[in-house]
Amino acid sequence: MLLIRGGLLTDSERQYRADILCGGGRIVAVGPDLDAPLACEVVEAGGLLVIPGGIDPHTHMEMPFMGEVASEDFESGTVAGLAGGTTTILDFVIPAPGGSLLDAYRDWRGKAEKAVADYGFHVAVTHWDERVKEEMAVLTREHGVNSFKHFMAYKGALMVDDDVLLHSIRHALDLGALCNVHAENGDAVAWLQQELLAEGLTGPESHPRSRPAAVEGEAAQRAIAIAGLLGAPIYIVHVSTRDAAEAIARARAAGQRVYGEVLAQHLVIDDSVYETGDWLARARHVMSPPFRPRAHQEALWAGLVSGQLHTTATDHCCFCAPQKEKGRNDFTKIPNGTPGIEDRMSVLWHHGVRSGRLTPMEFVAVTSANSAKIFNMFPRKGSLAVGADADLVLWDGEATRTISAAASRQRVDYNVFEGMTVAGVARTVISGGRIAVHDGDLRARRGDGRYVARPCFGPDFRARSAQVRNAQVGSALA
Ligand SMILES: NC(=O)NCCC(=O)O
Ligand SMILES: [Zn+2]
Ligand SMILES: [Zn+2]
Repeated sequence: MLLIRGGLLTDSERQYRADILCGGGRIVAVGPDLDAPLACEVVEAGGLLVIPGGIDPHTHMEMPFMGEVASEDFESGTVAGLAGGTTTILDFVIPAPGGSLLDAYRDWRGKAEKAVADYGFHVAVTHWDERVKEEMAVLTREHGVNSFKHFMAYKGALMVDDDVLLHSIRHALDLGALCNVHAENGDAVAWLQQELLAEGLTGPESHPRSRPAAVEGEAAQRAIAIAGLLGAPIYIVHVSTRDAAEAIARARAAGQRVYGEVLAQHLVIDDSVYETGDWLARARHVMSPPFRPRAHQEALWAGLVSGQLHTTATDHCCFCAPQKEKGRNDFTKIPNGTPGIEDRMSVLWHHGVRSGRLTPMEFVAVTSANSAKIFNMFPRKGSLAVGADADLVLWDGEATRTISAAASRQRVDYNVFEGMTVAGVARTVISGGRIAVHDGDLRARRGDGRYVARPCFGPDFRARSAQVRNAQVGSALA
């Protein structure tokens, strides 16, 4: 057993002083002055915050993408996450073109066995046929998958058209599963890419020009319109523009269940990275959607503060210099992606809480609790309640560190936050009731992570069932 004594417990609702007792991987008691049972390990929190372990709902460990495989694997990636206070990730299963969702899911389960922290999966739908339909049902019924991903970009690879979106979102609704979309108009991107290349504009600075804000705004609105037509909730990953954030806010104001995710990188890095440094420095920032002019960042922060955007993630997708070099003569061949998992919590604390934008409770909401709720893991994850998984972070909001690739555990040769000094350090990280990291010392082991099965028909779907029932009763009475 493990007793955390003298912490300032901080969840998404409140802050209070209490002790937490963990046993069997769960929180078993919360209260003032708890007694330590015999042979119980005691951790003195010394007034530090005790928060639920972070949840990164968007990662790509060892993802095959654009002819490369992302350099971070499930072991190194979850170690890096733990070091920064993230105790659960949701990664993306990507089926082979035209291939089986179930085969891909089994493949990802195998790769993730070496994870050091907990993980679950969204499964991508990249085409539509009867087998996909049946396998979505099997994944939800038998394998604890309650979310499916759709790429509206990456034409000729992962992209789906509106027909696939309609079929998949409709079917997912029946299954009680939430659909995610990468919202960028892939046809427009491909067309703009060809225009730029034809003009001889082959460098990484052409990447953001091929994916202007309107390309994201259009796709977000289209995905929202399709989901609205079907009466389905929808989750938009990596919202990077005011255009998409406003589309989400408009739909929510009209009563639609739309959720928006923001990346730590997009919140604090702007598009000047494509104009400075050498080719490699610029290529290292090639990700989709790209970094944006600063005005968009303020819209993203405003979305988090107002509650119109809900989660923070990293889209952690690492490619080292030789991999980025594949696009030396053609920016469309630079593998897309940036790292971030180790630094998300600190970046959110520093630029969110320390800057006065977010309260500590809102910090917990956007770094863990909201993801847990949206993806139906709450209160097992994202909470400090008795019965919750004992995934906890002793968070030192005053301590500072300067981010650098050299001092990172991420398996990649750069860090997009390089040189940034941030307040907010994960002092002790507890995963499944055991100390996983203490003052930088890794104690968790390969394989300690567990698969998190997530049931379907979370709160969004229960609300909808009630609505449908009420409508039926209403029409019967009319
Ligand atoms: N985001 C990115 O550039 N790479 C990973 C794939 C995706 O999420 O779009
Ligand atoms: Zn994406
Ligand atoms: Zn992604």
